Amino acid sequence: MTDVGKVFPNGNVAVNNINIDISAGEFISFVGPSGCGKSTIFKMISGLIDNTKGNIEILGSDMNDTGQKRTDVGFVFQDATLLPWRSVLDNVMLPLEFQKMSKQEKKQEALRALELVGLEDYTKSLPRQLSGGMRMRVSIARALVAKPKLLLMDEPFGALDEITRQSLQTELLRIWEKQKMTVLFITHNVFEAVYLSTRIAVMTPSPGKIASTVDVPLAFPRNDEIRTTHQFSDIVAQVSHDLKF
Ligand SMILES: Nc1ncnc2c1ncn2[C@@H]1O[C@H](COP(=O)(O)OP(=O)(O)OP(=O)(O)O)[C@@H](O)[C@H]1O
Repeated sequence: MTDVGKVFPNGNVAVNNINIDISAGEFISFVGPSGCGKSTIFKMISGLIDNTKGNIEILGSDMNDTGQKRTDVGFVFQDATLLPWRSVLDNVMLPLEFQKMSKQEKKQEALRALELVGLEDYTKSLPRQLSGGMRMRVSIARALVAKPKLLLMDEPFGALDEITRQSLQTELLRIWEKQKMTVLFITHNVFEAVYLSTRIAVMTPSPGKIASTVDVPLAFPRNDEIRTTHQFSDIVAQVSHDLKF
């Protein structure tokens, strides 16, 4: 992203001068207060809205040129947004609906995605029969089913209790390492950002901009013990400091 800005039609300057280069395979979190433009950046990356300034190049092509629907980008939102009348398997098959594959192949791909999140035994369940954490896992499986190269996650664990949240963080890292995709992750939680990321973009508001990027040189695979190390707290302190400027 080079010098990217977004002014909404009502004159709101949501973000200005966003500059960040993201390499394939990175896990980058965007941290910042409400209203600093995190979701706006994701909407521009996904092509849902246009940027009014600068250039966004993603997966080797310029967003301003293409304007096409990007099947190689997956999304996960804070709400699992599952269809309540569809089984877990049918929900996960949804993104494959218009792909040229046999029903059997679609089913196999959905099963593979459900195995990744440990829900292969719940294919016939309805969303209401699952816990909040399991519903989020289904939502992640649905985002992974089309094997996206880029996964955009907008506060996916915000509504979960701390224990579920931490175990899903570890699961997500395992999937990320296995699938070798690029993940962009929005969170308000500095601890979550440090645990998950290879790099953190710290954002400040009015207008939204990236105040700093902080490298997270903690080794992978990461486990819960890492959360209590000095190195971990030092990075949390650095990000918390940068958030105040
Ligand atoms: N459709 C819109 N029209 C006008 N202004 C908008 C629109 N969408 C967002 N904004 C403004 O752009 C700014 C950034 O909003 P955005 O939703 O990207 O922030 P955010 O960092 O994702 O916030 P949160 O953490 O609360 O989700 C805010 O000032 C918001 O009011």
